[in-house]
Formats: sequence, C-alpha cells, structure tokens
Amino acid sequence: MDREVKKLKEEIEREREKGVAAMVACYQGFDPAAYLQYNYMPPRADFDRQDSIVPWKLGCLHRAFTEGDVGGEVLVDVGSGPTLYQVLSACEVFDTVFLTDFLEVNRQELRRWLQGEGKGYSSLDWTPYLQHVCKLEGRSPSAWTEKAARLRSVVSDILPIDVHLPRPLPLDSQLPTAGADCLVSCFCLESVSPDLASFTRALGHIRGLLRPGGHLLLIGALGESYYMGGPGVRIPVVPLDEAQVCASVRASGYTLVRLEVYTLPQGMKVGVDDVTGVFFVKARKP
Ligand SMILES: C[S@@+](CC[C@H](N)C(=O)[O-])C[C@H]1O[C@@H](n2cnc3c(N)ncnc32)[C@H](O)[C@@H]1O
Ligand SMILES: O=[N+]([O-])c1ccc2c(c1)CN[C@@H](CO)C2
Repeated sequence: MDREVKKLKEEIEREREKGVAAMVACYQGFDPAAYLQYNYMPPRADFDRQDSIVPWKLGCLHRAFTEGDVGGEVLVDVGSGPTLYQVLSACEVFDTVFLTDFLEVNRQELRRWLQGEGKGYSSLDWTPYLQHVCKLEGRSPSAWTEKAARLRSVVSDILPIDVHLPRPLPLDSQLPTAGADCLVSCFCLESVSPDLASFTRALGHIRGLLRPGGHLLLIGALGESYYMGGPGVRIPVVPLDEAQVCASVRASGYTLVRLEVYTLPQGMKVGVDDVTGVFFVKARKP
C-alpha cells in the first residue's frame, strides 16, 4: 500500500480512537436517575397521550415481536442503560435475555429492579409500562405482576458491553456460539459514537453477536446533536437523518425490513436534548 495512504489511514484511526476516548469521558458523569426523570416520565412517557414518545416506541416493539417472524431462544439488548421498557414485549417471546451496558451504575440500576420486589428497588416505577404492554397484548393491566415475574425469570445476565470493540461482549458471556437470535438496541449507537463512520462500524460490531437469519430491532434519535445525561452532563450525539440510518444499516451488512419514524411535537421537546424525531428499524442478518 502506498506509504502516504498508509500514513493517512493511521492518522484517521488515531483520530477515531481519540473520539471514542472522548465519549468515554463524557459518560463518566452519566446519572441514571436523572436520565430516567428526563426521558421516562410524562410528557415523554404519558400513556394517556396519543402523541407521547414512549407509547409509540412500545407499540413498534410490540408489533415487531408479535408479527411472527422474530423468535428463537436468545435476545441481547445492546446498551440497555437503566431502562427495561425495551424488553417488555421481548420477554414473552425469548426464554433467555441478556441486558448489557457500558457503565456499572446502569448495570446496578437494572440489578436492583431485577432482584428487588415492589417499588423501592429502582429509580423509576415501571408498573405503568408493564400495564401498558399487557394492554397491547390484549391482557388485563392487572397481569403486570405476571409480566414482571416473566421478565425477572428470563433475564439471564447483565453484561458489560462496548460497541466500539469488534467483540463487544466479554469472551465468557455465555452467548451461543452461533450468536443471539435477536438484538434490540435503543438510543445507544448514535449517542456513544463520535461520528457517522463510528456509528456504522458499531452496527457492524454488534452484527457479530447475531446469528445468520437473526433480527435487529433498532430505535434511535433523529436530528439530535446532544442530550443531557444528568445535571450539567452534556453528551454529544451523531445527528442522523432517515437516509443515513438506512444507509448505515445496509452498509453494515443487514437487510432492512422496515423503517418507522416518529416526529416530535413541540410538547415533547422538554429541554434535555435537541432530538427532532425517533426511528424504529427492523432489520435482518442475511
Ligand atoms: C442514551 S442511553 C440509552 C439507554 C436505553 N437503551 C434507552 O433506550 O433509553 C445510551 C447508553 O449507552 C451506554 N454506552 C456508553 N458507551 C457505550 C459503549 N461504548 N458501548 C455500549 N454502550 C455504551 C451508556 O452507558 C448508556 O446507558
Ligand atoms: O422520548 N424518549 O422516549 C426518549 C428516550 C431516550 C432518549 C431520547 C428520547 C432522546 N435522547 C436520547 C439520547 O440520545 C435518549
């Protein structure tokens, strides 16, 4: 390879590594309780509002897990953070669920809910979420206790993960050799990547966790350049549009099955980020 080209590639790689390291520094101040307060309480999580964001996300996930082509034994949620909403439909379909996050504070938040009973064990009361998904499933909202028990029974482990590594999970993570049957990832890749190339590369890294024929369900931010990860904790985000999302999904080796888009009404802009929309992607690893 020409010496100049080699030098340029090495320079680009060094810049990328600097960008990833800067993201790690940003996340040191991440505050799970504040993050939940900013994004997972009304108005963004108002189950009585037709235009609220969280019910839209839960509807996308419910449809994806009940339309018959997504299934198997093992599901991995990439970059779970301190939230559980993203596996409330999945837990009825998969018997083994791995939750994952980069930060111990988030893994600890998840452990507290999973190991505890009742409301005193986590920063957010997930009951309204459990009740809403039960309703989507045609069940009585009072079945939320059964759904909570089901979720607690299928979560097999809460693992550290780094999507910037070619192998994002620890070697001893008990994932089947062939890979997981399904991946879910919500608001993670674009909010941990310094640029679009890194976002696309991370999509490729997590693809390695998925078996051929497995599905990826990806939720993320459109048009977002930052979000608050806690009081005074401003985290940069790769601003994406729909075309970039679809191009990155395809470029990283998935077949795009469906894209759904939610556009934020003014009432959902609450000052904790500059997100303009949310995308839902259903994709498949050939
Ligand atoms: C915006 S939060 C998304 C949380 C949750 N999935 C949701 O839907 O709200 C982004 C998450 O990515 C995690 N994260 C940060 N760096 C990461 C990395 N290199 N690899 C994987 N996850 C990372 C953070 O700890 C945080 O929990
Ligand atoms: O409205 N929501 O449901 C919601 C949930 C999580 C997040 C957002 C919006 C926007 N910012 C991202 C971070 O990139 C995190």
